[in-house]
Amino acid sequence: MSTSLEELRKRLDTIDESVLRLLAERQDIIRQVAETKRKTGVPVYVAGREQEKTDRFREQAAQLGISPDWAEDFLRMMMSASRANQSEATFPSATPEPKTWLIVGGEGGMGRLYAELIRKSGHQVRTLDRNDWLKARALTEGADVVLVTVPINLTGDVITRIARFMSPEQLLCDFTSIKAEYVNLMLQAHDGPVVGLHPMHGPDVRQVSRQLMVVCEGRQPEAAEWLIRQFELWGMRIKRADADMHDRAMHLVQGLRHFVALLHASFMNRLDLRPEDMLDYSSPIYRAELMMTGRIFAQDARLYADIVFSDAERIRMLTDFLGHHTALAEMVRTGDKERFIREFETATDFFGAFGAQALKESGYLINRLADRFG
Ligand SMILES: O=C(O)C(=O)C[C@]1(C(=O)O)C=C[C@@H](O)C=C1
Repeated sequence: MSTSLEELRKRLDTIDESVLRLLAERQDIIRQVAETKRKTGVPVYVAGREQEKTDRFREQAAQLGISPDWAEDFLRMMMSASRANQSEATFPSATPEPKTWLIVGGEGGMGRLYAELIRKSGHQVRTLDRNDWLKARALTEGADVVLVTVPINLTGDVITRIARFMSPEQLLCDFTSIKAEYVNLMLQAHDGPVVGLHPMHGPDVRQVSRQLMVVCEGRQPEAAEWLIRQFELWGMRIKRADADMHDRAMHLVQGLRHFVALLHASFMNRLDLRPEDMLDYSSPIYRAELMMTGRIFAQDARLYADIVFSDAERIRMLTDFLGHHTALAEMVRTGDKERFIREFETATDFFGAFGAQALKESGYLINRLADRFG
């Protein structure tokens, strides 16, 4: 007689519980790993080790008749969880003696997030927020590094104000998403070492490991090396970038993306097609797109306005985009299908091999979305 479904389900429950117990055992070992890393100064994220493990796991999975892609997802989730665990307690310090950081904008989301990371690495943190300017001189005195992380429309003023209290041995840096203009301003306002930083994530991340920190050289780069090492110890990936190139890319990443999200949402409103209704008819890829648009409207309008209007070059590019849009709209209005095909093929050539990569990565994204919320 064949085994009943009930019996099979019981066996599955037993296996799943064993998996959970093994995961708990893994988590215990990760706590010891974190402690060892803290003593020996090894970063939370070790790219080489993760790659090596992934390659081996995929091979082992294939030998056992398990899909290597699925096995890789599972392993990556475990490693992400262990990096999150390692980010809960303390971090190694990049310097033998603690450093004193002054975070200007310490009550904002990014200020709070980084203050916690800095404290967990054994350094001292002072914060200055909008009501503390009377104490600014005292707070700046003796700080090793001053980090400006305030909304972009205030960054220029704040840099000028705080730099007045700084002496030439102190390091000045900022987190603003426009780099060339503010690195130049910091160089003018301060005689000592300067570095422009842009963490490429928001304040809502669970951990900064594997997140990208863009670093734009200002003055005396050797004075900022310990700081960059500290980011690496938190597990961050570092991208040393030219400020102009960073800004040009950012006009698309921030300016254009936020603007297109507004176009999309306000057009839906005009058509009276609400997101809830659209979800009933969404393909997985449209659902992903609607989520990317929708997440922006769960946040502060003024913050986005400041980002979109933060820079004259960005505004010029958005205006050019609208001109480009009109030219392509004309092609649709006149029914010029041949031109559409030519434009499409030109874009295909321009994207080159990235097209295949995008298909694979977006496929991954929508499958995970469907698994979880689908
Ligand atoms: O091997 C380490 O260094 C670990 O911290 C463990 C581990 C893992 O979970 O296997 C986690 C994070 C690292 O990026 C690599 C691997």
